[in-house]
Amino acid sequence: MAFMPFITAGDPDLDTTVAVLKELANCGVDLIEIGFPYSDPIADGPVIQESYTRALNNHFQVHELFDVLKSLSSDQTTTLPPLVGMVSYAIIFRYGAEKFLNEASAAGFSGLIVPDLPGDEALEFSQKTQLANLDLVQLVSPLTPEDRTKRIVQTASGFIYCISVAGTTGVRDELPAELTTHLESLRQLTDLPLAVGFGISKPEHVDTLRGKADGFIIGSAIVKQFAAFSDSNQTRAEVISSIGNYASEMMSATRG
Ligand SMILES: O=P(O)(O)OC[C@@H](O)[C@@H](O)c1c[nH]c2ccccc12
Repeated sequence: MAFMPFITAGDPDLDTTVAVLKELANCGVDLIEIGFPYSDPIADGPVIQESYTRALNNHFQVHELFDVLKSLSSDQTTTLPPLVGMVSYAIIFRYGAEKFLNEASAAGFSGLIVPDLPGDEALEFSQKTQLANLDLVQLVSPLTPEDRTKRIVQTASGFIYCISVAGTTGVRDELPAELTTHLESLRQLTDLPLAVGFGISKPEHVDTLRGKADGFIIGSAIVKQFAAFSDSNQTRAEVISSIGNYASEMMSATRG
């Protein structure tokens, strides 16, 4: 099963983002989701919202992220796993869609997740992402009706992001029992790999997904650690090594 950690770009600054990307790459994670901080987040719980605020307070700029990623991919000492951007359509639109897609691709992104992509724009947008050599990962929640799911999977590529529970991001004790049936019904509709996100933080969660999902995403359980660094409770090096330890633990969980 693939482990896909999520971090927020520029939380609390881009130097930290680069250091964390290197740490996660060294742990051998399968993919990294990079969130673009946004002032009006969609579906983000408090932990992710606060991380967006930290990044925005430090004047996060999209083009600066692209620049640091470009230099990181030409740095011979680190091989990054595939990067997927989690980015609001409003950011893409403001930047200029084609410019954004071309620069994201040149910066090393292999795909994008656009949680607020309007349904009627999805087809045209998926053609643009294809031209820029980017996958368009689509989100499906337990509340998405089947006819909509069928339309969504048609414009999806890379993998399907299966939201485990309706609501917002954030650590939860247990994954819902209905998740299994949800995954089984999605399997009937698509051949794309299924990755589950929302609420996952523990090896036991990964055990419940084994044999049912192809991957899982962890956001809040990682992102909350950046708060300790910003509150000066821990140094940057301490936070990065504790994220590394956590990521290694979750990597072992993928192997059962
Ligand atoms: O934080 P969690 O519960 O581990 O869930 C992952 C999630 O944070 C990440 O994938 C994400 C961040 N922002 C989003 C917006 C929509 C969908 C998903 C996301």
